[in-house]
Amino acid sequence: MKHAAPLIYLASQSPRRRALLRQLGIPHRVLVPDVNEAPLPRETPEDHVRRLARIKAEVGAMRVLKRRWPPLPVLAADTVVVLGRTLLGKPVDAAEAAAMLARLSGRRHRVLTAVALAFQGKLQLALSDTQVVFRRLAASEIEAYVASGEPLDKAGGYGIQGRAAAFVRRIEGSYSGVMGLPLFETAELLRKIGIRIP
Ligand SMILES: Cc1cn([C@H]2C[C@H](O)[C@@H](COP(=O)(O)OP(=O)(O)OP(=O)(O)O)O2)c(=O)[nH]c1=O
Repeated sequence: MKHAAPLIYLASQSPRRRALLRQLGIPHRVLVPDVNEAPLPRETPEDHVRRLARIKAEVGAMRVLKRRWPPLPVLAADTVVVLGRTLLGKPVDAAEAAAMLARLSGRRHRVLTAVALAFQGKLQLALSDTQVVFRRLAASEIEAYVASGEPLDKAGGYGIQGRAAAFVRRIEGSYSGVMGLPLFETAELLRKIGIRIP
């Protein structure tokens, strides 16, 4: 059906999350939450993504309530790249993107994505944890990739769904989780509140 009534809200500005939710065929409406994404001191990467996914879903649910929109469930997510003990979020500029890619070159990192679903005053959370191995990248490759503009709005400065696919030797875990919305975990959360993949 082309204009099916929305079943949920997706609280996200990320075009990747919208595309991934479309892949599941769940009709949805988008809300854009405005949330401060700075890590707290001594917060683990797992706690960090869980906290942000939760806040995005809760801020979305508050908005729905305030505006008296139909009270549908609100889905949100947060993604970070973890290299050793360092969290890599979205680079602020091209120089930071290049520095991130130089650190990822020839190494293994993790991509953590937490998904949160707020409905009827309750919140459910799931965590996706994926290992990604990059081949070694030449400085000229990093430069060309950064010049493509692709790294700028993405955690760790790369998009596995884009040209950076050519850097990825191996992944173990969830491809959709690396892209920003782990679809297995998302479907499980939705199923628990009675929404099934059509
Ligand atoms: C590692 C990786 C991240 N990303 C993206 C997904 C997310 O959009 C972004 C991580 O930033 P987030 O802060 O998780 O999300 P966002 O600010 O883009 O969107 P919102 O908070 O409104 O939902 O990185 C990819 O698209 N591909 C990848 O391979």
